[in-house]
Amino acid sequence: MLEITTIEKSYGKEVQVLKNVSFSLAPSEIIGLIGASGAGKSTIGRILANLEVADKGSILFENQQLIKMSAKKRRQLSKDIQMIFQDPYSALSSRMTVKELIEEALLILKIESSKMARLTLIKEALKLVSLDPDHYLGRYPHELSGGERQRVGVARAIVCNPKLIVADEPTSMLDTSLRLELIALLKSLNEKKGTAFIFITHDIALTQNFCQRLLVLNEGQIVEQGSTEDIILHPKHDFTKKLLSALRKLEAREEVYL
Ligand SMILES: Nc1ncnc2c1ncn2[C@@H]1O[C@H](COP(=O)(O)OP(=O)(O)OP(=O)(O)O)[C@@H](O)[C@H]1O
Repeated sequence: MLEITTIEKSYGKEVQVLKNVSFSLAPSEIIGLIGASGAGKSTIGRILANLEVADKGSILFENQQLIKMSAKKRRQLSKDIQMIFQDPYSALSSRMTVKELIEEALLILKIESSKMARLTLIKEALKLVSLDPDHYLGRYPHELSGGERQRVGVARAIVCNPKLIVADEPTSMLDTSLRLELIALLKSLNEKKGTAFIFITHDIALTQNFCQRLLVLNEGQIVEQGSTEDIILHPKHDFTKKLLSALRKLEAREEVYL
């Protein structure tokens, strides 16, 4: 489905954020992207979601070259690659209702011209994330809990029926039970609709639960990739060993606070 070859990305002349990043993703596959803060994980996600442009390299999505594609054609493809963000509080405009927020995605991507047909899609998306449309369509984000907001963010992403979702630490601001709920929801999307996922996370347990393969990013380069089990149980690269040990310490500390 996706074949990324030696992409590079710099901000300004001095900051090279991605150096030679290559990886691929099969249809319906779920991969995890882990790495230290600032390693360039979100930048990869943002490039795939058409929020940034890579400077060099090749991104083949279903055999279409995304780099150097015309802006119009690239926008049309955006419905196939959607992103879910970390912060359910800032990701949704406070002045729009749940219906308007989800409808906006359909309008931007010109997915359905009939108002009634759009409403049907919006209701279906809300049902898929277990929010009753009758209760939630007219609500504003400040009238929702963090978990409900994150579900609306997911509904907004899935209403376009994407083939790939880049989930950028979508659980990091949720408490443990909401985390598990969101993961169950994303898993069911993968099973029911075959949606592929790139999961950016610091959560090892979550990668073990959810991701088939892991990519380890350090300073803009993938230093190791393989099956989740292999990487977690038998990391080869020194950086992966250090990262996993740091993440485990972090998780242990979080458990103490819970
Ligand atoms: N628009 C921008 N302009 C300049 N530098 C940027 C911009 N966006 C990101 N960066 C820099 O690029 C680097 C990679 O950022 P990115 O958000 O991809 O990291 P990350 O691995 O997702 O980090 P985190 O885990 O903290 O979210 C960082 O050093 C960041 O400061």
